[in-house]
Amino acid sequence: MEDNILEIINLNKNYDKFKLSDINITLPRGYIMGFVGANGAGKTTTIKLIMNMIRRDSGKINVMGKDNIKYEMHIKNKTGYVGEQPVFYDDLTVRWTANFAGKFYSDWDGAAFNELLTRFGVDKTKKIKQLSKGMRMKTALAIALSHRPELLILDEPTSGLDPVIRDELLDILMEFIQDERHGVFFSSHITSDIEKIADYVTLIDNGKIIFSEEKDKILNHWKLVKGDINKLDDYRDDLAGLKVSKTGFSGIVKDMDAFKACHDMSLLTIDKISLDDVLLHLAKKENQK
Ligand SMILES: Nc1ncnc2c1ncn2[C@@H]1O[C@H](COP(=O)(O)OP(=O)(O)OP(=O)(O)O)[C@@H](O)[C@H]1O
Repeated sequence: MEDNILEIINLNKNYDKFKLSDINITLPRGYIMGFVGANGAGKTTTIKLIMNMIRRDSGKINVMGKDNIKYEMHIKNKTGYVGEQPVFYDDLTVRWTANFAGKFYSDWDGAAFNELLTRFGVDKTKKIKQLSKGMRMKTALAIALSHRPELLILDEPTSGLDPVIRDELLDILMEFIQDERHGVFFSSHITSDIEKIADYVTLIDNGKIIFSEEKDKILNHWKLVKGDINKLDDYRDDLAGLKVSKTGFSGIVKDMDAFKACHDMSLLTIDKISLDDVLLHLAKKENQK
């Protein structure tokens, strides 16, 4: 079995006013990747390309080691996908929806679906329109999980949900990943969700990948340094990300040993970094070029 459950290689897609440029992402089996970026950064476009819902201009996407266009049916059978707004028929029941969805998958497990619904507290006799947003998301996730996928691709699965339901969904993803052959790729704006469950974090900004790294490497090795604005020019070139105010600046240092070797540290303070710090500083640095 191939090691990488998802591999995106030099992927490009052009719209009139937006360009997804040279996207490269690798997710090994057994891990969860959080995909972050501002509104309009290109997350949904990337996910739709993986699911072959839109055509790429160039590049390659391998899912479970296979080309996502050539092996589309095989891949869809083994991938649980939940889009930004799960598409359901409002007037039909949860049970009908699941029966309908089940017809598309060779490995559909009706008993597993019923179990998941019970666990999630979703009443399958209810019509879709009678479900809250959280219940709809749970239904979509139950359907996605009930055809025994190896990979879950989720577009903002926790957005707009209350903290309790968000936490439940995150637990389900953690359980899913206990099987080392599985993988999860999910987009999100909620950095605390990513800090909680992701093994890898990929940041996209304006159609380009800014970084794709192990989360622990970022949180344990990258640092936030702060100093006086008058001294910024001494450090600017060696900061991976930057935020300035009238009096001071803060910046990201990826390799502190190398940074210390060529800078006077007595004028700086060094802090631990959070994922929010990383996102804010990297977006700022792009804006200030
Ligand atoms: N079919 C389309 N035709 C033209 N432009 C499009 C099309 N679909 C998306 N875009 C543009 O591509 C850009 C990226 O959109 P995308 O939905 O991928 O962003 P996103 O990162 O998912 O944002 P959000 O967090 O708001 O969901 C946007 O500028 C959007 O307007």
